[in-house]
Amino acid sequence: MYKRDRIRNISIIAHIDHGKTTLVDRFLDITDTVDRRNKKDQFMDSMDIERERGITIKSKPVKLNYLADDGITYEINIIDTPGHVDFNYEVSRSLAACEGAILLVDASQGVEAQTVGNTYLAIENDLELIPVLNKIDIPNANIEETLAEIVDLIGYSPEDCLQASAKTGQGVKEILEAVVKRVSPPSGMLEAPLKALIFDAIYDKYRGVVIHVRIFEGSVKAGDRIQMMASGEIFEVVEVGYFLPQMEITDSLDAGEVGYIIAVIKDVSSAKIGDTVTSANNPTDTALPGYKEAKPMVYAGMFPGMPEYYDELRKALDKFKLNDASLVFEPENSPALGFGFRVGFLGLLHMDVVRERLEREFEIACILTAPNVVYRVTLQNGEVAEITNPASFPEPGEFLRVEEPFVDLSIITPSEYMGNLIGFITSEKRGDFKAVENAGKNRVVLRFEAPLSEIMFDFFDRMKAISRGYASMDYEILGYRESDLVKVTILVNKETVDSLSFIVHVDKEYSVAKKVVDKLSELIPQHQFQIPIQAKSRGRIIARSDIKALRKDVLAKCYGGDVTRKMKLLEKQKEGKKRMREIGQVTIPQNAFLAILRIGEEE
Ligand SMILES: Nc1nc2c(ncn2[C@@H]2O[C@H](COP(=O)(O)OP(=O)(O)OP(=O)(O)O)[C@@H](O)[C@H]2O)c(=O)[nH]1
Repeated sequence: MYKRDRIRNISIIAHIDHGKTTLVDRFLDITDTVDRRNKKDQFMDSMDIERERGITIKSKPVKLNYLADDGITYEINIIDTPGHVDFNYEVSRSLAACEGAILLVDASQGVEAQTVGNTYLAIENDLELIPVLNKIDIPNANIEETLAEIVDLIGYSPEDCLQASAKTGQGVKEILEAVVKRVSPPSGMLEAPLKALIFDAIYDKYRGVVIHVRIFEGSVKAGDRIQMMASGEIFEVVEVGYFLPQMEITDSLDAGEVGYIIAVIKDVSSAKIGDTVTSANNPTDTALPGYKEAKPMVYAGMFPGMPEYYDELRKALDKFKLNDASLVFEPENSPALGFGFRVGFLGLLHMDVVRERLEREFEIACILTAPNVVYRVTLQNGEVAEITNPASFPEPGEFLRVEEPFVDLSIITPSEYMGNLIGFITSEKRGDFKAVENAGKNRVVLRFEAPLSEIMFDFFDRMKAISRGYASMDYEILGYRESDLVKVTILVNKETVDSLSFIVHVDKEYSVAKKVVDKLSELIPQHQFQIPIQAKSRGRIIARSDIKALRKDVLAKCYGGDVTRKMKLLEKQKEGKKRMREIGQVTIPQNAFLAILRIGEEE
């Protein structure tokens, strides 16, 4: 048997918490892949933040050597896919590196919207699907219903679905057997020029960028000169190897295999996900299909709490970018917040992760302004401008039309919540209801077209509340469409705070402006004087809320108390200051800058 015929490249499609990490751990046990002494609790989850939130954004691939029932040892490569819609492009590239995918569904939860989205991506990539019902050890697992949902989704018969418990190990070996039998080995000629797909790239402090590749044709070894087809950049290969899951050097990576290439690349932006690596001396004519430049979907301002931290913030963002090609930033000067950066993210989860890591790893506390989508404005002279900052949104009369990104939104929900969900999305979220389809017993898929901005902010929690936690969502970008949008500016104590301005649809101008000024008046602490908070749009004040004056000294509380307590309080205030901002005479705390994100909280 050729080496290539013993290879299987797969990924695991699963909704958050359906048990992907646990299943891979069982695979590692069965194949004795990880030395148990070195084994952490769960191998696949790597970053602290991910561990705390219980979500895996991305993990290293892993190569298993599995001795199958037919007596042959197979090389099974498992490529992880991020489980969040912010990273859909990366999911599609990881799937493109595989011939098969395990579709893992928690039998106590059923099929969720994200699973459906990723299953369609797998089908588009011609992957062989192996449906697996997980957590069958749970007493209230709905095996029959979940089976029916899977049958509805992919049209397989129930007999094709495996049943397992990643926790107890029941049925896990059968999954590996199915992978070997049902998934085809990779094709692709070893003698052809090198053609490898980059499905991930991470930055290593000591070794530079480590590219994760799937070799489609040809081979690559140390000493080869490789070329990135999108950028044209050329590098010399220093090392190639496999993920066991720790990196293990090898002589060459051949057609069909998954592994890594190290080539003294200083910046991940030289090794873009989805790009094709070829040989510089003997290049292939055609790149692998599907490469796209990852484009940030949301932008927010990031400002150091105090001007002296500006350089630190810039250095931290620079370092961050080494490992995250999808992060973009440029300097921004705000009249209210001073010097900072306008930062582009793939989505809100991406934004949260970046902010948290800046705080933890770089100990930088910064002020983050409310995120916004990218607007496309056609000016009077016909010029088209992309607006990433509400502060630079033109005044009415200065532009001909404005467009915003729209998405195809799908929601899976028990049918009893259908009416309320449709009502919420069409009346409050500017959504257009398009279709409803059955998804198993008593469950439906609802399809809408809606503006991205509406589903990005104040959407998920409302959807969950309306459906008592049962609905799940997924979306795909449709493109830009014209909308009637206006800019609302906020004045605090009669001064315009540019970083609080936001863009809103004219129909919601008054209601949102009112909610924002009310929210701000709760979030901004009382001062010694009264503070008016006003919202202004199209030249008029459209909403106002006042913060009453206060007369109290923080230290008064500590009068007579011991000195250390007083010191601690002062110390704490100093810390807090880093994330506060003096605007004129008013101190505005960090959370006020995100007020627009929270206007739905009390409903
Ligand atoms: N009872 C039971 N619990 C399971 C089973 N498989 C996983 N779990 C539990 O389900 C929870 C989520 O499992 P993970 O493996 O972390 O899920 P995941 O899909 O990797 O989650 P993300 O990393 O967020 O994508 C954990 O508490 C597991 O212990 C199973 O077969 N039976």
